[in-house]
Amino acid sequence: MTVGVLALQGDFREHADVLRTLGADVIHVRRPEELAVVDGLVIPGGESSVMDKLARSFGLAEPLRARIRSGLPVYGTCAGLIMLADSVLDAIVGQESLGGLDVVVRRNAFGSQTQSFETDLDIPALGADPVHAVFIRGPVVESVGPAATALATLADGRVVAVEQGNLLGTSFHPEITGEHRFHEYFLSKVRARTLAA
Ligand SMILES: NC(=O)CC[C@H](N)C(=O)O
Repeated sequence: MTVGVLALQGDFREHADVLRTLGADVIHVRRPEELAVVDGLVIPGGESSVMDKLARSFGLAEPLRARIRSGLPVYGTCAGLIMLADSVLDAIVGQESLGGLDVVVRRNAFGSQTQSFETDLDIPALGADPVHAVFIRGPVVESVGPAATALATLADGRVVAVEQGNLLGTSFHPEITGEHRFHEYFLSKVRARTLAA
């Protein structure tokens, strides 16, 4: 079982560290040949418009779409969630997502005054202990379509974590807080799919 971290831009090293701590074999994915051998993929935080441009110029965008469609387990944090969203509001001109998650996200939804904040979230799917969530110019999920499920909401009801089959997305960054439950949950999807194959 090999897990990839999309390593075009952003905090891919932090994700690779968490995944290795949890016992996974991790490779950095920058080329279609690398994507072809992974059993799961993490798309890190960073800057979604840059990641989009690099994915297209590295010839990765279409292979990524194809593998997402074929059921590859993928976990996206922040910019990674934006990449996985079917629809993106406040994108830059020409910015494309990969899609897969039946959601509409809004980039930089928390505004310039409060670009970063931390809060504790109740996420019953991950157990009773709250998840400490760090938001860094994060997106918000403005609407969740019928194929997707909200996993976590802020106190004001805004959705910040979603799941759809093998796809998982969070507006925040578990990879920098020592929170491993999202990565464990993602790895359990990878394991289940690998065993079923
Ligand atoms: N921390 C992040 O990943 C920020 C996301 C960034 N604002 C974007 O639009 O892609």
